[in-house]
Amino acid sequence: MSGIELTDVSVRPAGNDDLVILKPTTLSLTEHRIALIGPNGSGKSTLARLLNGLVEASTGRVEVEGLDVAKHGAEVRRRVGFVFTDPAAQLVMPTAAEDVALSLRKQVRNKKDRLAAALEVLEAHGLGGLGDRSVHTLSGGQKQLLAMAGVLATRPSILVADEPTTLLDLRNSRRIAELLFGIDQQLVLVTHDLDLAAQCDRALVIDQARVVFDGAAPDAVAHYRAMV
Ligand SMILES: Nc1ncnc2c1ncn2[C@@H]1O[C@H](COP(=O)(O)OP(=O)(O)OP(=O)(O)O)[C@@H](O)[C@H]1O
Repeated sequence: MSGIELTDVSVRPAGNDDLVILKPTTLSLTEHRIALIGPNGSGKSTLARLLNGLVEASTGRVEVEGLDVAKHGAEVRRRVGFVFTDPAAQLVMPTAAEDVALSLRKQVRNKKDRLAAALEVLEAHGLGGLGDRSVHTLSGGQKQLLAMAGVLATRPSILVADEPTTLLDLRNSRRIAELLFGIDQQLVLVTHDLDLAAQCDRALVIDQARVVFDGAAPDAVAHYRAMV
């Protein structure tokens, strides 16, 4: 079973019953590329984070490829790669090659083979020659490419990217966008870049903790522009 199903999912922060971060939402997400757009604080990240269990549903059910996220969290996280706005959130090893190697630890057991595979991944993403570089010395664009390379190396079937281009200049934004739109995996993209959102197969506008528009991406972008 492919795709993502949300059934009556709502999110309230623990210990605060008065606050609703996501109102009851039912969605079937099967398109190749889906954008989540909307104002700051509307609930986009919350919705994105539900998809790999980073945020737990307070009510309802989230299913990824037929697996209930609440019951099969580890398996869902293997299938759903997550890219954060700030790559520093996921680059944890001292060097670029070691960081990708860490991502590959389950696929390639032998340490030497793993490092060789990591170098190949770097090469494939235009980061060849940077394997020994301390991740702190990489540019913002290189860090985001590295973070994405590490996630994609684990061969997830779905990629969720939460504002992956927000911190980047035009050239690096384009580079990341090309990578995102070149992958075979299902993509759920949270973005404030409306040109990028408009290229998706479907877009959801989130406002005040609920989906206020769901449809063709250009129509969703037009709806959002008319809101502000
Ligand atoms: N654990 C939490 N406890 C309390 N409030 C929270 C919690 N997590 C999120 N919120 C609030 O819920 C709202 C939605 O947050 P969320 O990060 O999903 O918004 P967003 O649409 O991704 O915003 P942005 O575009 O600014 O990243 C915000 O008002 C946020 O402050």
